[in-house]
Amino acid sequence: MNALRGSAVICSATSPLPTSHREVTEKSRLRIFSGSANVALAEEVAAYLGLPLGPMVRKRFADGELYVQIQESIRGCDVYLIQPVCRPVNDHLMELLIMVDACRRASARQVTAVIPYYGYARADRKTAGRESITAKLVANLVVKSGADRVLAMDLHSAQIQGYFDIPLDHVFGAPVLIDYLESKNLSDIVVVSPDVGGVARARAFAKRLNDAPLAIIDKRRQMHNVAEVLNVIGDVKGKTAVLVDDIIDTGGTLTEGARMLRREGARQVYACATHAVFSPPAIERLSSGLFEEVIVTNTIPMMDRHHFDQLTVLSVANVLGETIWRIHEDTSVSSMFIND
Ligand SMILES: Nc1ncnc2c1ncn2[C@@H]1O[C@H](COP(=O)(O)O)[C@@H](O)[C@H]1O
Ligand SMILES: O=P(O)(O)OC[C@H]1O[C@H](OP(=O)(O)OP(=O)(O)O)[C@H](O)[C@@H]1O
Ligand SMILES: [Mg+2]
Ligand SMILES: [Mg+2]
Repeated sequence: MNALRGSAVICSATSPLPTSHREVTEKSRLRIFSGSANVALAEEVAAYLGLPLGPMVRKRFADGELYVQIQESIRGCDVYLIQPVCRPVNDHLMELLIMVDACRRASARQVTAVIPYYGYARADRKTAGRESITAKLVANLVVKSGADRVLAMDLHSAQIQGYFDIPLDHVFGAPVLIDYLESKNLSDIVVVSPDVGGVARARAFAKRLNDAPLAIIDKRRQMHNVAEVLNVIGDVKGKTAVLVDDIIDTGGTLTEGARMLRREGARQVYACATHAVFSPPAIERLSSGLFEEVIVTNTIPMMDRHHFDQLTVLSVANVLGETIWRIHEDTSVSSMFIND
């Protein structure tokens, strides 16, 4: 494992495929293409599989519309399109839909939308009258564009899987985060869910982290993007608290949570999350000294200005690469996460 602190990249949960597998891969017409959202991650995934990224032209017309052309024959191929729906969210979503449509029309045998970060996931239900369930709308768009399957990582809520009437494989960043935490040999850990939606995730995390105890924060939102922490359920006094979340957006949930954990006597606070959205003022909040370390993955590309001393970025490329291989080979994906 080689994770860099205060910098980008990385660590692996599984080892590269043996050469014999790579040879089979080439024969069986597995193709990987990247959208523009996270080319570095797609390159790592392709390297894990021992394949180059497929050639593709993507440009913008004078009027702002997008143009995509796959630049090799993919007739009869199993095509994987890697595109997290991160900022600029609408552009990246549209680009994904256009890529899927292009592959479908180029007679690919199977098109899989690999969506490491699923944008609009937090609009997963109506929380007030006359709202859209945009996470469902996005699923409709992906299906309608012609995707045969979806590979997603750490969806904000489990029900999003059911928004797709095509097969969806749901994988997790937790093994990568846990491998890294274990290498630190932390003692007296309590795993903390920062809100009610994170409880199942944190419980699974705690189980894999030597059956660590669990605490839960009671978070409310009176307004969009404003997190208010009311209470901690569970004992955190004198312990190393590990907050586990899916998304860090403005950082309000984790910083308010960490403040409460400190007030309740936690000795130190670590934060772990899969998706580093990092909207302002996340960086100021996360680097303010509340956290011993903030550990995220590279589902979303990290901008240089987003680095700070306590930040560690781990790679999920091997998890995605291994999952793609298993989907392609029709072998079990769930067995990769058997302890969750
Ligand atoms: N992208 C979003 N950023 C911030 N808040 C969002 C986003 N999409 C939907 N929301 C709102 O978040 C809450 C979710 O309710 P919870 O009970 O906290 O899960 C809701 O008000 C959405 O409109
Ligand atoms: O960094 P922030 O701007 O605070 O946003 C990130 C938080 O928002 C989401 O939770 P949500 O409010 O949807 O609650 P839930 O997990 O209970 O659904 C997400 O799961 C994070 O906890
Ligand atoms: Mg939510
Ligand atoms: Mg949450």
